[in-house]
Amino acid sequence: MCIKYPIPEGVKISYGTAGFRADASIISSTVFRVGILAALRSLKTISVIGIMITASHNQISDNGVKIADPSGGMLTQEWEPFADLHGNAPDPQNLVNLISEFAKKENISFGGDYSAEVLLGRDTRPSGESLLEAARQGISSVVGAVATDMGILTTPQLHWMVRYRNMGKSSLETDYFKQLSNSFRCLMDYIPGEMTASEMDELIVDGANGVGGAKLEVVRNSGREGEGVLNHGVGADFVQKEKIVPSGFGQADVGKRCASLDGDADQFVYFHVLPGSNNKIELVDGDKILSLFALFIKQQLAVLSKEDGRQVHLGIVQTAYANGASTDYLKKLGLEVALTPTGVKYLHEKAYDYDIGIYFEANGHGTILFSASFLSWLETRNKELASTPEVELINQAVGDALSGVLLVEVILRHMGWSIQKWSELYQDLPSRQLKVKVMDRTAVTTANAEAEVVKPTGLQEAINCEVAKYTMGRSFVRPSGTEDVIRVYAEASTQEEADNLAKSVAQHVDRFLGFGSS
Ligand SMILES: CC(=O)N[C@H]1[C@@H](OP(=O)(O)O)O[C@H](CO)[C@@H](O)[C@@H]1O
Ligand SMILES: [Mg+2]
Repeated sequence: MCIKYPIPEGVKISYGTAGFRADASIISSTVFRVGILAALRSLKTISVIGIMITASHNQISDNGVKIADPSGGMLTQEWEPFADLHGNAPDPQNLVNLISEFAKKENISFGGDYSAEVLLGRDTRPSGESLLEAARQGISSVVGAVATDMGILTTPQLHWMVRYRNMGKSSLETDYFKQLSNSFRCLMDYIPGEMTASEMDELIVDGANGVGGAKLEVVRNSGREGEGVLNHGVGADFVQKEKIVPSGFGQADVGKRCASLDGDADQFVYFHVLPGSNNKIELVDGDKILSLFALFIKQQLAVLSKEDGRQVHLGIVQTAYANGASTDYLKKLGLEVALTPTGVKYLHEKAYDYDIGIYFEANGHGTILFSASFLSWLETRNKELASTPEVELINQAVGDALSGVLLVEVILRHMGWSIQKWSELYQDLPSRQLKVKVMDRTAVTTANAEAEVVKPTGLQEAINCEVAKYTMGRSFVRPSGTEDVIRVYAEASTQEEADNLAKSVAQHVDRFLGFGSS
């Protein structure tokens, strides 16, 4: 095996919240190694595997790489420790030894009847093309392995293609769009009442100057010539964290229904612009998208179970970043709410526990999963009633901004709701997020779905003392899995209180772990 792309001196990267991510200039050796790893995964599972080259909502100079497993979901967590070891092997000999030991342990044989196959996708980052080449070289260094370049794609499209290929279905990009648009049209047609074009108020989409923008025809911040920089003052993560209009939006849009995608279109939020000169928006975040989906599905299930009597287990999955008001709202609806650590890989896994699992992070990553037994029951039932065309609007592989926006549009139309009415489902508690640079973020460990600090000793007590000073106060800290920072979250009954709480907790983090702490 020929090992190209040596690891740069002193670089250590880990398979974090969503794969490896770092400045694009230091990541090619990692991407090459992920190519090898994906080919091994393909041999192990005798299935097609995916590699996506993206750094999502991060700045344009970053890039990253993640693996899609045969189901279209994230790489199994069981392989993450190996991904870490393999990604950081100091020299070629060490890497070859690691691979052969791992292959032996996992019973992977080379040169057998099945040849590994890996689908490759990348977002619009300028570093994407050369990194894709690094991945391709990594794949080709495994005997017989085949790499297929699927081109510039959104992250969910690549995951969807892997899933559909492994189901033996046609999985070209045109198939993806056909499925989405046919399902959307079909669901819209179910809604009683006619609407003329002028009655249909328009949706305005912010494409974050990324790949989502490139896939839509009518979009602002499309990333085309002269439209601005990827994720710079635009996109879902910016809108959710800053709560101000993205670039290209302003007072002319007051009150209109707007949606922001992120740089690789696996995350989305809605908003409407408030009147006034300060560019403030009313944010409709992932928690409210989740609440809309949950409410709609609960209503549909009530109709079904009245007719049929089948009890369907509906579960909601959130993280500690979920606004407290959303969790209260969902619980008051009588829904079961589970919390997991940050990262779609954890939420997605938990959502499998239910007949219907709806999961969302507050920043807009999420989807709805339907269990096989629920779908087959539904199919039998539909056949009894009337033949219904196959409707698959929701991407089952991973959260998908394009399919998510279409589902929101269907439900709002079904409910007859404006974005304002949707936004009033409940009132968000004011919150604030801060980042603190520390010497070693791995010094922080957490428990209880990241809501409590275990180490360093004493930090949780300090946070508790701050929280106790506020009504409705809540705060937690955790190491980011995508940036070299500790994240601080706080909420309280007023914005000023949430800001103060976050600030004082950030000061404790700095005192315990910052550069002046030793
Ligand atoms: C607070 C926050 O927004 N965290 C994000 C961010 O993870 P961190 O581990 O917090 O850096 O990136 C992840 C991947 O895109 C996303 O899943 C997650 O929600
Ligand atoms: Mg993303």
